[in-house]
Amino acid sequence: MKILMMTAVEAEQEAVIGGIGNTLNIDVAVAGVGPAKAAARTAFVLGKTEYDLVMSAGIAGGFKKRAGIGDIVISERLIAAELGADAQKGFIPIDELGFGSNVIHADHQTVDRLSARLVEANQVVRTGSILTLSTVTGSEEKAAALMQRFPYAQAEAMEGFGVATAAKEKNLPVLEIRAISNEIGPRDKGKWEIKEALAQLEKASASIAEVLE
Ligand SMILES: O=C(O)c1cccc(C(=O)CC[C@H]2O[C@@H](n3cnc4c(=O)[nH]cnc43)[C@H](O)[C@@H]2O)c1
Repeated sequence: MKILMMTAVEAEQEAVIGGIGNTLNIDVAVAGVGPAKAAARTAFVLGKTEYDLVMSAGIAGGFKKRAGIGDIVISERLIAAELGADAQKGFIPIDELGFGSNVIHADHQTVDRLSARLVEANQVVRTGSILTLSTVTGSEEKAAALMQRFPYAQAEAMEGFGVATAAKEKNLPVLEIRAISNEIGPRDKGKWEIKEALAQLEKASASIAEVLE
């Protein structure tokens, strides 16, 4: 099985490569930050090499009381939280507008196998939805609104739905895996535990190599 793992930045790529080691069947590429870069870069890589599974990997914000710093979140659903229309009655997702879907389902077998392995390796694992946004949430109000709209969302990041959109163009199964670096809410980058999140991402990547090799 040949796997493509897409990260947003080099520090995430290094963590993933540090975990997987010399694994010939896993390529790790940097996409850049945000869903547009992620989709474009993933499509470019998929145009050059054949893969069987595509993953979006990196750090993420965790929703309060759903995913804490250092936890690993594995997507059951990758959701474009901002794709739709704002209206007086509230947000209308693109599904209801009739222009496609803002949800891409992850490969469930891989989600189950991977989360079982991470639990065995003593990592705290949450499964559920991972939201993709172009803007990092920066207030209690916006965090609460997202939690209400998405009761099964554990985390938010900025690339998953973009990576998944490119993979789906080729009918490839997808998955998103994130290590939580910060709580979603009022912006305070000084509180982001990036080192801890990258260490957990590296540890999780070792399990990815074991499960998917
Ligand atoms: O400054 C560093 O050393 C550093 C090392 C690794 C990664 C970063 C990033 O800033 C990565 C940005 C990346 O992280 C995701 N992310 C993390 N927390 C959130 C959040 O609360 N809301 C949305 N996205 C988040 C996101 O996918 C970014 O691409 C810095």
